[in-house]
Amino acid sequence: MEVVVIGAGLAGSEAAYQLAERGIKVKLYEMRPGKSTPAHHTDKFGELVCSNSLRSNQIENAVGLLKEELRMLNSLIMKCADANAVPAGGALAVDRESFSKCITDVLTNHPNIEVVREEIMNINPQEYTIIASGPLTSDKLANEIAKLTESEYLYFYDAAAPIVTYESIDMNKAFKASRYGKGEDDYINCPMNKEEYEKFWYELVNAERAELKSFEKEIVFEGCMPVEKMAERGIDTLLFGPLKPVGLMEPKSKQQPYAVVQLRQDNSDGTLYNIVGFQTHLKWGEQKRVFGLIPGLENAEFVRYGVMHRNTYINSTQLLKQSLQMKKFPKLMFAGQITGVEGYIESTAMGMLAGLNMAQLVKGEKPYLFPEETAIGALAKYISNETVKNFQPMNITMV
Ligand SMILES: Cc1cc2nc3c(=O)[nH]c(=O)nc-3n(C[C@H](O)[C@H](O)[C@H](O)COP(=O)(O)OP(=O)(O)OC[C@H]3O[C@@H](n4cnc5c(N)ncnc54)[C@H](O)[C@@H]3O)c2cc1C
Repeated sequence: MEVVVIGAGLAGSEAAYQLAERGIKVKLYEMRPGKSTPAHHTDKFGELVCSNSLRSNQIENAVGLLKEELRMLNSLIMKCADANAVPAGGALAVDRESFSKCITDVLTNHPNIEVVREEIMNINPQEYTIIASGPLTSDKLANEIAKLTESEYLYFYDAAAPIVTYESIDMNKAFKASRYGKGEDDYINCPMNKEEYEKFWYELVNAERAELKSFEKEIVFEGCMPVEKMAERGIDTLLFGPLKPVGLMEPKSKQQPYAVVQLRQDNSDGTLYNIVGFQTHLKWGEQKRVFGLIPGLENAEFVRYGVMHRNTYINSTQLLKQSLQMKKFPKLMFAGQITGVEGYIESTAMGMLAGLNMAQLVKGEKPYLFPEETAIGALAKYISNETVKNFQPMNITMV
């Protein structure tokens, strides 16, 4: 019996290794280097596309615990990470090149693994298959997944609004309140008069934007449309969107401002705030300049700028069982970020789970259900939690 694993990223590599170590033959398909993604640069397996940190290594928090559980489960990714660690305080950071080389060497030399450098475009749901093609799944495979999942359950974009430090916000100009006084005064509100708004709008629509990668030129979800693109629709559009002032009263004047930019707390300490609805394609320098026109944010310190990138993922709560099997096609599993988790270590954990459970399936045994008390079990439960109604296209990251 053979298992097809699509994608030799973090999840696919882990899944292939777990299967192979259990004596199961694996055909591991990786499209690089013949075809690459917009974020990968090498032909290596388990390439880290951005940071070289796998985040905290402390067992007291979720990502640290997840790492320790993965070690206990004989994770290849963790073995290569630990063997290639670089000093990073409480975090586990790696030398990205030797880390990926370690994964590539182990898998290409494994007697139970056949590596095929080819793009997969079609899936046979009757074959044992793990789809671990990641957030940058190739277009053709994404179309195939859309068919298998009845496309409404496939999401494409991820956007993040800029984050600024609380101490850099001028609270003499901004005020705390919630719209219509609902709940606590959870938001920081930056009020604008007509003149300030119009100047801001003009600078926003004329600001320099980052060059679009080809995949970013596709249709953008209404829900995560860049703020500058929304502004292009007309001078008043933002007043009915992220800058709507209704339900907010400026404490000094006791008047409703002409426009309001809201900031929402971004960390539990309350030291960081994100600008609500401000996902953007503007160049970073332009974000500082244009968003600095917002009263209260003139001297804002940006700890993260807004970004948008493609992120293909499925609606797991509707489609998957806790074992990561598709409900409709039980021989088909999804693993990695495509299941809706986000982050290197979360993706690896979903590769581990798929590998372990596929091995059980092939052997005709029951899949593992990790208890919710484990980090891996909690993640699996959350992903497949059918009680989560009205699934929002949002990724899950462990904190
Ligand atoms: C731009 C960007 C930056 C990120 N930065 C961070 C970060 O700093 N820290 C963090 O924790 N997480 C980060 N993430 C998230 C992180 O990339 C993912 O969590 C993780 O790499 C996903 O692992 P994966 O195995 O699911 O996918 P990947 O690691 O992307 O692996 C998928 C593999 O499938 C291959 N593939 C795709 N389509 C096909 C096909 N049709 N046929 C064959 N092979 C195919 C790809 O070439 C790739 O090798 C980032 C994501 C992106 C997109």
